[in-house]
Amino acid sequence: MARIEARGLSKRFGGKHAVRDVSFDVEPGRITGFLGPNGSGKSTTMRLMLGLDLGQGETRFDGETYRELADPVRRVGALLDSGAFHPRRSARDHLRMIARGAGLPPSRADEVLNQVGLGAVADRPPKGFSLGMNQRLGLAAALIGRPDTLLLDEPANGMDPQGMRWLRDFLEHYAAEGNTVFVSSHLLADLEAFAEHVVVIGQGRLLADSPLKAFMAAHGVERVRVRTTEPEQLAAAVEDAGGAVPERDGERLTVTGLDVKAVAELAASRRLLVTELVAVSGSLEEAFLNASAASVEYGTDQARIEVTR
Ligand SMILES: Nc1ncnc2c1ncn2[C@@H]1O[C@H](COP(=O)(O)OP(=O)(O)OP(=O)(O)O)[C@@H](O)[C@H]1O
Repeated sequence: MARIEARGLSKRFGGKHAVRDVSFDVEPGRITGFLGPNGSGKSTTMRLMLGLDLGQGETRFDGETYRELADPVRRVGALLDSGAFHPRRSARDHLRMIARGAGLPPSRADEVLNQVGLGAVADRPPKGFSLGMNQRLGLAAALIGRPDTLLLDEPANGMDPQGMRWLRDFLEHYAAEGNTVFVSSHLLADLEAFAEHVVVIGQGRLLADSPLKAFMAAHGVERVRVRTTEPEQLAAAVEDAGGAVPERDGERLTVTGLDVKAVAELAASRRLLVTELVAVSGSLEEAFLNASAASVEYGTDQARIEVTR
């Protein structure tokens, strides 16, 4: 099963670096999310991986570059731009044309249309499709050669919550069969829901290549939510102990900088009555912002934040 090794990917547009010395691995059997805000270099990186853009660096799929693959359609399925369809050709004919070009039987067109839930609209031209349906058609094209690797650029774009749920289930199932899935999104909450591993990019630089949980633990802010009958006294005690109270709502305080045990001990030592005490982990978005801030703060040499694998 395919393992992707991307090494030293770089690309400039004019004088500006879109992607700078980005290296990471994508392992089979799990969904790897490729995370970064708009304009951070995700699409450019994916195009470099497939040799569609000229730049520096190399990407190997089980040891071979995309151009070296004898039968790329059967090895790597890519969804990079779902908008490129013939205006009048039906979805089925569009896929049959791709199948013919790849030496695959025309029956694959209907198989993949059914696989992505577009069987009922096979005779219609994609011109009238919604963005979410176009994404499904693009995914059908990527799947046509039964590849063991999928590279999907923002496949959830334009999908409604039902479509998102379907995509997540589909990719989870596909990865669980031992396939390799590399999927980008600028919507951090989407990836948080289904990626097991994340490659994180900001301003063209790699910020992390780590399990999602480790990334969150390293860069997320753990908070403690505590309710007490003496909020003023507890807040003062927290601040004395080096913590902070960024939010206050009546008797409920949100504490950062101290863990649950420290807050409990503090309240007990001051004999303050606590009626609720819970640890709340931060969002992926927050972790991303912290990782980006750290990379800017420490400059170029330490832009890559190491997170234990
Ligand atoms: N053809 C191009 N010519 C000039 N600049 C480009 C070109 N393509 C991308 N860029 C620039 O390179 C940077 C990275 O763009 P890229 O599209 O790879 O980001 P992205 O992370 O995929 O963004 P999005 O989430 O919006 O798709 C951006 O600053 C973008 O403006």
